[in-house]
Amino acid sequence: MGTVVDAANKEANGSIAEKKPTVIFVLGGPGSGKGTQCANIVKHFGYTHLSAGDLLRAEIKSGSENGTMIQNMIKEGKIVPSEVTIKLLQKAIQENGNDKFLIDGFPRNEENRAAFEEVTKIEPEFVLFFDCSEEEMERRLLGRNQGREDDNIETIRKRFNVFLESSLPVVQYYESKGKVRKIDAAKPVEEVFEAVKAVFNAKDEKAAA
Ligand SMILES: Nc1ncnc2c1ncn2[C@@H]1O[C@H](COP(=O)(O)OP(=O)(O)O)[C@@H](O)[C@H]1O
Ligand SMILES: Nc1ccn([C@@H]2O[C@H](COP(=O)(O)OP(=O)(O)O)[C@@H](O)[C@H]2O)c(=O)n1
Ligand SMILES: [Mg+2]
Repeated sequence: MGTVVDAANKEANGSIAEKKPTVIFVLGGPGSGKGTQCANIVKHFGYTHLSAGDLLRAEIKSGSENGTMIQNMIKEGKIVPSEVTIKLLQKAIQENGNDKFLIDGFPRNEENRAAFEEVTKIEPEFVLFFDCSEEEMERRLLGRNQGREDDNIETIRKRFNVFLESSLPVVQYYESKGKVRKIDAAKPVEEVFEAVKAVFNAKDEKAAA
């Protein structure tokens, strides 16, 4: 409080704004294990997990005026306009006391990415990317059993196409900036988490150095 550095920070963030939170984007195809691994990271490393898909599904349930539009887009495997998703993410970040977040399943296209950067001015510390074959992801989604309206073979195929056409280019964008930490996600859950832990431990060692 009250140091020159604090004052400079406040100035840079716009008057009374707090220091920006640390954000890690968690990306990967549908069924690659993003949600599963985020739960592990929360337990071990103290992050708050924000799943864009979960926030959108909660918005449908809440009876919001956008609910029907969101529901239709999810059923078709389409990406909801950034404005809607970013508002939900911003609200979740603001309502939470934590200063470090895993943002799971976002940004899913170039529009998501550019709009988030423009609105929040937050750059991800890195992007955790779960790499998995379509065959394995399909098997997992068909066995997920969470009663999701989009876990049927017809919608799954559409989601795979959207992933290849719209989401992978976002991963490539961050790759060109040296920010992608790629994980082989086809292995059993525990083995995938070993690789995830190595990424987070390396980050902490770097910070302590
Ligand atoms: N490494 C893994 N091996 C086998 N099944 C997995 C693995 N990781 C997750 N699963 C299962 O696959 C399904 C999709 O995982 P989930 O974490 O919801 O993926 P995503 O959020 O990327 O869609 C879930 O039923 C989950 O239990
Ligand atoms: N950034 C995002 C994330 C999800 N979604 C929608 O929500 C659906 C489910 O996303 P999800 O992240 O919960 O799905 P999984 O990858 O976890 O299987 C997507 O197929 C999109 O229709 C979106 O529109 N925009
Ligand atoms: Mg998920």
